[in-house]
Amino acid sequence: MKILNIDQIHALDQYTIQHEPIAPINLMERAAQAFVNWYGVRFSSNRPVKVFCGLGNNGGDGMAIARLLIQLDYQVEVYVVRYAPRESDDFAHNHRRLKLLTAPIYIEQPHDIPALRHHEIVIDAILGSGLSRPTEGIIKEVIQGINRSPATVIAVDIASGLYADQPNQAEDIIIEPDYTVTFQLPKLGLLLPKNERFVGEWHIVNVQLHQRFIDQAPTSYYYTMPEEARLLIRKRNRHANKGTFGHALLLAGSYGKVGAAVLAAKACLRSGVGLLTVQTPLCGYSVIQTAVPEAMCLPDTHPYVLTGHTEVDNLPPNNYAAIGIGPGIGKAPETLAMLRDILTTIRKPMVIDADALNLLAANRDLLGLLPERSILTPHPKEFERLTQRWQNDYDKLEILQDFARRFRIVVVLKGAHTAIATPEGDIHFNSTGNPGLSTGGTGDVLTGVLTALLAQGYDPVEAAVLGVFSHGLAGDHAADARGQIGMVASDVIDSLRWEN
Ligand SMILES: NC(=O)C1=CN([C@@H]2O[C@H](COP(=O)(O)OP(=O)(O)OC[C@H]3O[C@@H](n4cnc5c(N)ncnc54)[C@H](O)[C@@H]3O)[C@@H](O)[C@H]2O)[C@@H](O)CC1
Ligand SMILES: Nc1ncnc2c1ncn2[C@@H]1O[C@H](COP(=O)(O)OP(=O)(O)O)[C@@H](O)[C@H]1O
Ligand SMILES: [K+]
Repeated sequence: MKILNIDQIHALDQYTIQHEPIAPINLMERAAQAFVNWYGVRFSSNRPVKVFCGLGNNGGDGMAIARLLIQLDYQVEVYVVRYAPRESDDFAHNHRRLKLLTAPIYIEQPHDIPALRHHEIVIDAILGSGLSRPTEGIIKEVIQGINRSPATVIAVDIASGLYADQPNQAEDIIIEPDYTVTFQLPKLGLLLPKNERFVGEWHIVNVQLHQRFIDQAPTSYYYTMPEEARLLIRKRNRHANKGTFGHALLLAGSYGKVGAAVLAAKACLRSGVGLLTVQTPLCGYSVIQTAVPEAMCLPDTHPYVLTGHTEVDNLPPNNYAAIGIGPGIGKAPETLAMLRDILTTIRKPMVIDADALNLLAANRDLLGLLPERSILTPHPKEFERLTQRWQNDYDKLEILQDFARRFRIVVVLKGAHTAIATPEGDIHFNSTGNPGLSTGGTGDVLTGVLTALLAQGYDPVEAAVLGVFSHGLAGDHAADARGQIGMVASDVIDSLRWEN
């Protein structure tokens, strides 16, 4: 699904109005109805509702939502934050309609702000995507009052005071909602880690804005929806054999970190690879052979770290369908030499993770050797080592795009909404996963998953989008079974499923 910027979203509204065609006031009604449908299945009518409206179209939505809720017998009080003399036409229209049902209360001074109680619901319709400057004056006072209250807060479209597609300043006063119900398309601002407090749990509701405009709108940002990810999964032919699904090589483990190799190997096998060889230091040999009997093991001559040397007959590295390197390998000089060797030899996309990334960061000349369209999977700290410090999340996205473009690679920047940057400069945000994944070894699992997909011949961008989605989904299933606190990386492997 595309993520559009605010200018495009306003143009999309206008396009829908002209080409559906639909009167603006009816489009607002549709948005309000979509919000109320979402609300109705979650909150019972015995929880009093206080709707806070601004004077623009977000406030207009609030007025229409209040009217629809009153008609459904919810107990609703409506507050209008009178911060300016001007009102939008559609606000004014809905204001008139609402006054036929109830008398709104006007907030002009701080003492007009009502007390809010625990069981009440606040609907924040003060400012939406039209935000053009930091909140101040009475708006700021109202937002602070709402944020201090114990009530449940739901933001309409976006929290008042939060920019949808540009950075806020640290001192900005912004609604801190429990939920955001956004219209039609995700906004970039909803996905960024520093905005977490200003987003809460967020949901998209469909208001049927014009699909033709969305299809044609240029963007670099995408959000992976389940149906899009599922479409990428390839069906197996009836006469397939294990050769069809590729032979992968995982280079993983070092003394004390062979578990990382085990996790990556198991995840690789659970993601459909045809054959798997794990190259690990000698100390890992029996571990791999015992813990992952489905994999072959290529013991390195070195007892503790990977050097790339082995006394066992093996395939030349270029003959593997895909190579994944990094989990638990450490940063020994011999391992660096091996990495340099591999990068000079291999000419097909690889998966590069963990200490392999730290070795790249400390030896930047290696970046130029990366096979085109390789997948790098840094967490934010590893990414910072590879690049530079960023000022804010928007700056980080730019650095990410530049880095992926410059080295013609796919960069999977891991986190709550993992951002996958392509060599073409696009970014795909993931929609699955939960904080239960913040536990040792889940990154190793991802490396195994991605290596398996490359070995099966998936294009690296598709492999990254699908692999990250499925890994997050497995994390969600693991959390359902074990809870976010109790789940571990092995549960994620056990929960991997590939169904389209
Ligand atoms: N345009 C449409 O057809 C639709 C719009 N919708 C709603 O309309 C919203 C956008 O409406 P608007 O463009 O009217 O924008 P807002 O309702 O966000 O803001 C309106 C006004 O507030 C002013 N303003 C901006 N920042 C301010 C600040 N910090 N302090 C005081 N005033 C400030 C703006 O200059 C503008 O006049 C969306 O978020 C959504 O809720 C929905 O009804 C769906 C359809
Ligand atoms: N709060 C979160 N929400 C969703 N996914 C998360 C969250 N925290 C971590 N993850 C995911 O868990 C994985 C952690 O990887 P990483 O930091 O490399 O861990 P490790 O090195 O311990 O294996 C990544 O895929 C990341 O996206
Ligand atoms: K709002």
